[in-house]
Amino acid sequence: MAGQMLARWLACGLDPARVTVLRPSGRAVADGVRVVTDYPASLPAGSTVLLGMKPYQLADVAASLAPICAADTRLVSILAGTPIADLRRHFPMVSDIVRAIPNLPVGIGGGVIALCADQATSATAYDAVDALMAPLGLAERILDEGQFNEVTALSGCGPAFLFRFIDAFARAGEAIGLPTEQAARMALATVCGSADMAKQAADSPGVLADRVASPGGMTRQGLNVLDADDRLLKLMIDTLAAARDRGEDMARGG
Ligand SMILES: NC(=O)C1=CN([C@@H]2O[C@H](COP(=O)(O)OP(=O)(O)OC[C@H]3O[C@@H](n4cnc5c(N)ncnc54)[C@H](OP(=O)(O)O)[C@@H]3O)[C@@H](O)[C@H]2O)C=CC1
Ligand SMILES: O=C(O)[C@@H]1CCC=N1
Repeated sequence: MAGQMLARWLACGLDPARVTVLRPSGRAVADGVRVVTDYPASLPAGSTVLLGMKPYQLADVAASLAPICAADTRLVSILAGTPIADLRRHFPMVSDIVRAIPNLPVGIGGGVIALCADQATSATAYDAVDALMAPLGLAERILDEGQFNEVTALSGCGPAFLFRFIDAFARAGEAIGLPTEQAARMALATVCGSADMAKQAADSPGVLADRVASPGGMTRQGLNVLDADDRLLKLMIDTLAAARDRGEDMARGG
């Protein structure tokens, strides 16, 4: 995930010489970006540190990273299900901490990034992190950190749910008789065109759906299947609730 963010920042003009990536594999990241496998003795003044490892690694990483952080270090965490209070416990010397949940399309500038900061973080630092996210897509400040697992379920996990939908849509086309490759191509193009149209339209997607349906026609018959007993809606609620609940387990150390 962090690699996608970095790829977009570099594509938008970030000087690679200003970036250091610490990753255990030491694998190269991009031309001009320094990759290290161990912590430096100190961080440059005013460094922004992006935490991009797995949430369960927080304590291990903090044990090595916290001692080299200073009061002017800015911390951005993309760790799902990891509250700001936990970050503060592991990094007591850092005052500016922003919790962020990006999603994978940030790599092409079409992402969504949910942001949250507590009262200890300065408005200047929060604004700077918000500005840093601008080239990645839509940055949304979440006022109540208690909703962070909900936004993670929606936008952080969302690309997976939509990719699954596109795949199922294509396979359904195949199941009713279309050639596999053609169904995949047409399903993807239909999703892209519909998303673009929804983005530009004055009407909501719910209204647009009804507009496709000619009275007594084919679309209505299909919508009746999706709408029966709120089938699709219930499926989406169950999907987001399961993802949210996992975030809550992770926040409890699960
Ligand atoms: N995937 C997604 O769509 C999203 C993920 N996130 C969050 O992003 C984080 C990473 O997830 P994801 O990118 O999917 O996972 P990956 O496994 O792809 O990436 C994990 C990264 O952490 C690095 N790493 C492993 N151990 C350490 C360590 N001890 N110190 C420093 N770096 C380490 C790995 O380096 P190496 O490659 O060298 O092993 C790797 O680059 C998670 O906290 C997740 O919650 C948040 C929003 C969306
Ligand atoms: O699956 C996960 O836990 C992370 C959070 C959002 C997307 N991937």
